Amino acid sequence: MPTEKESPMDVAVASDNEGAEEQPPATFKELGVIDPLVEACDKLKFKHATPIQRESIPWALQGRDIIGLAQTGSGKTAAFAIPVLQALWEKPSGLFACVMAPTRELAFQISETFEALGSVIGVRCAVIVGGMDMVSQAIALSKKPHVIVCTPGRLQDHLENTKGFSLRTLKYLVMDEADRLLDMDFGPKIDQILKVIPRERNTYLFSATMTTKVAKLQRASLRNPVKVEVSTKYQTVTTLLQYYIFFPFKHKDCYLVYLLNEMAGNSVIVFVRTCNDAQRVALLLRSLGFPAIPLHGQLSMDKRLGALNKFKAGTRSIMIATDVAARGLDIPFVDGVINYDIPTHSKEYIHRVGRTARAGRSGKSITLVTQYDVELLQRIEHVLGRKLDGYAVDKDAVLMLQERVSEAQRHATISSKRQGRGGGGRRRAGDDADRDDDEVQAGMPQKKRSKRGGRR
Ligand SMILES: Nc1ncnc2c1ncn2[C@@H]1O[C@H](COP(=O)(O)OP(=O)(O)OP(=O)(O)O)[C@@H](O)[C@H]1O
Repeated sequence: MPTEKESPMDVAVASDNEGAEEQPPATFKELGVIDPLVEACDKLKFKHATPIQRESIPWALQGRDIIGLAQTGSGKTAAFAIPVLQALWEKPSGLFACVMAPTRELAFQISETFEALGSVIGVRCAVIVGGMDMVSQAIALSKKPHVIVCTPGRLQDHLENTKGFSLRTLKYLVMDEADRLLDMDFGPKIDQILKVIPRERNTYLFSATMTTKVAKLQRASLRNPVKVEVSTKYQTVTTLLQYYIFFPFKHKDCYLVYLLNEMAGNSVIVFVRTCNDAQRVALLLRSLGFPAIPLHGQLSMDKRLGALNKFKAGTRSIMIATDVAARGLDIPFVDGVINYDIPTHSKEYIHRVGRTARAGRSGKSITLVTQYDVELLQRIEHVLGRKLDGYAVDKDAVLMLQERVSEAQRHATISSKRQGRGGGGRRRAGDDADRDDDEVQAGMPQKKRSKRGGRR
């Protein structure tokens, strides 16, 4: 919560993060949710509201703007979807709500939640994201959806180029992963979009990590907002076990293979820093017989969705992803997260490890730390407010993998080069860059990386 000094904005605090978790469970009906939506919650097996839902829904139903902060996997999507749908039910009108998300995959997922909760009231949703056909999106927009779920770049594109499309009737604006949307990359686009949205509207900002920078919050033009916090700024869930392993950089691939052998049969997301790393590590693992699939921003949208679906369906149990998959994705059965490359922003650590241990389930995260990453680990521990535990490793067993892994590295390098020549590494075009964390997270200057002796 911003101190008064930090925040000249009028932000009321609705809950203290310690008490909120301990209160007795509430039903959706008790929170003032209308019967058709209570029924929809029942169908989804939501018996009680989660703490963020319990704390924020009553305020939202009173018509207040909300800044909602709660851990990953704690039900924030329904916390903003339910009040929007209730308002739509009570006073239906044309294009009613716009939900923005930083990645395309997340936009699809949010739309699915709106449809699942809102089918009983006949909600119509359209997903407007980059990397997909503009014309079919324009047709979807012409069919007058109630809710559009979008990434900012593509929304702006339609505002400028799609005849007859405007946000003039909008009553609700939601920013999911709001701190990310309000940051430097997206900020200017958001500013442009906000210029053409009525000021008479409700605005909800939700995330597991929230900026306290007033200038950024002001970007969202909130009116008399209530800040609902059920976690501190950088809190992870208690069902998540977090470890690190420290070893020399040259053994990185061996450690990854060792861990994946240990976790055989589990669903694991391995986070890497760049698109190239995702390709290379996936190839390396595939040549060692692991069912690995890459997900990153240089794949076509079809391939991105295809990779995600294969992982969700369990036909590939290991997903090698850049930070394009760090935020919001809700895949309930993910058993573990491995940070092959330690995240350069501590905030992103919180989101990455939050892909496991969701909705009360347990999960494990392991962060690989080499001699070059110690400072980043310390920063993460500082924001978490605690030290991570060391993960017990049989070092001899790791080193025994050396020969096979070296062979697989050679295969991966050759295949990578072939794919490169075949045009596999498609370049992003204009609006395709809705989420460019691959580059943002690449953070480390090229020069520094080559000093490290080059890993390929
Ligand atoms: N009241 C509820 N009871 C049981 N399960 C719920 C409830 N509300 C939401 N869930 C489930 O919890 C899971 C996580 O929800 P959601 O994806 O909204 O989390 P989140 O807080 O937005 O996480 P992140 O910060 O990672 O985006 C989903 O599978 C959702 O269906």
